[in-house]
Amino acid sequence: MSKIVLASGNAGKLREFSALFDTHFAEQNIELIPQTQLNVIEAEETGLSFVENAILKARNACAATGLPALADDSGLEVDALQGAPGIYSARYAAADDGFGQGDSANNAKLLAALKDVPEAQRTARFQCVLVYMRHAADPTPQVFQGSWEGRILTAPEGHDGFGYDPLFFVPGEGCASASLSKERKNQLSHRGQAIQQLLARWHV
Ligand SMILES: O=c1nc[nH]c2c1ncn2[C@H]1C[C@H](O)[C@@H](COP(=O)(O)OP(=O)(O)OP(=O)(O)O)O1
Ligand SMILES: [Mg+2]
Repeated sequence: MSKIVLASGNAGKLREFSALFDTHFAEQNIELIPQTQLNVIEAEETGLSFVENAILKARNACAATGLPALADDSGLEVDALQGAPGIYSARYAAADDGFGQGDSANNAKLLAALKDVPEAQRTARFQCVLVYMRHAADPTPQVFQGSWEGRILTAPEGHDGFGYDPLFFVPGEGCASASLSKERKNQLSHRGQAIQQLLARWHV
């Protein structure tokens, strides 16, 4: 059994990864272990792009465990906010702006920022960059990307998913991404696209 560490502390991402990886990896005798189970201390996300941050996270997990690592850096780009919160999506709301921290604070801050923006101008997309590194000094990280177009709702909807899913309206489905099953979300989403590319092309 070979082991790969998943360099993420986000339980919502883990659920989506497991849904696509478990069968595929079982066939290849690969086990994907969340970094939290291996007591990896989270990397500081000091990069200025998704790919830089994904490399920092993967490298950090490789260095801490001696295992190959897979990292996901993702976020929401809102056109009316010139691409914000972007790479800062997880840290959008903060204690000092009165919203607090975490997913519901981020959602509240986003709704407030878009308060006067009409529906046609509420276009947005999720971005996901996945990076696979064989070891901490791997000079050729493998990179896979996906993006998913939608619109920001004016109130939260749905109870599945994580992060900004309750505010992300998926036009083709007529509902928020928080109303999709994880299987359906994986068929469409930025992360699902990147994972499917990885499964088709990567070399361990
Ligand atoms: O499918 C998604 N549905 C809803 N929201 C999402 C999604 N994908 C990313 N997002 C949001 C969540 C978080 O605000 C940010 C990711 O930040 P990001 O740093 O990559 O992840 P994280 O800090 O939660 O966990 P970790 O860095 O340990 O992987 O974008
Ligand atoms: Mg993060």
